[in-house]
Amino acid sequence: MKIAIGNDHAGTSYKQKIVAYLEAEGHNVTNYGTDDDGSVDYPDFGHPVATQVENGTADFGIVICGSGNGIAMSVNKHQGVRGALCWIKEIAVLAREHNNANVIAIPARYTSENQAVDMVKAFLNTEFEGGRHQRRVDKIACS
Ligand SMILES: O=C(CO)[C@H](O)[C@H](O)[C@H](O)COP(=O)(O)O
Repeated sequence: MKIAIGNDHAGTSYKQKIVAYLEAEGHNVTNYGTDDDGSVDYPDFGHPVATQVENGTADFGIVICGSGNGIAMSVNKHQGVRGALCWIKEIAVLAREHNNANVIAIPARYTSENQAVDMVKAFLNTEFEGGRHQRRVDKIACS
């Protein structure tokens, strides 16, 4: 799959671990995140990921900041992007099954690197259930 990933300074090491996992699995990963720990602004790294998902260049996006909230808010400004803040694997699974999320937002300061990789793995390997959930997902869009 084609995957876009972005992070601020809180998520650099998490991004590196996730990218290593994804590349080992054969995914095509494009990195839009910062690559060091110098302080940056999360919207600058979330919007490029969301743009790739919005225009179909990426199948899924992964965004990482300290709490996950700021970068989730940023990606959710984009049409057709459904970014889900996930802190445990079960939430990541539900984000796909029920919400057809196409971006996972990870809170680096409140989960471990291993748990983050597990969430990404679950997210990418879970299908949307459709049915009653499709009706609800259709109602998310405002226009
Ligand atoms: O803004 C955030 C959450 O909404 C992110 O967690 C940022 O990573 C965080 O705000 C960065 O904080 P810092 O004190 O500037 O490192």
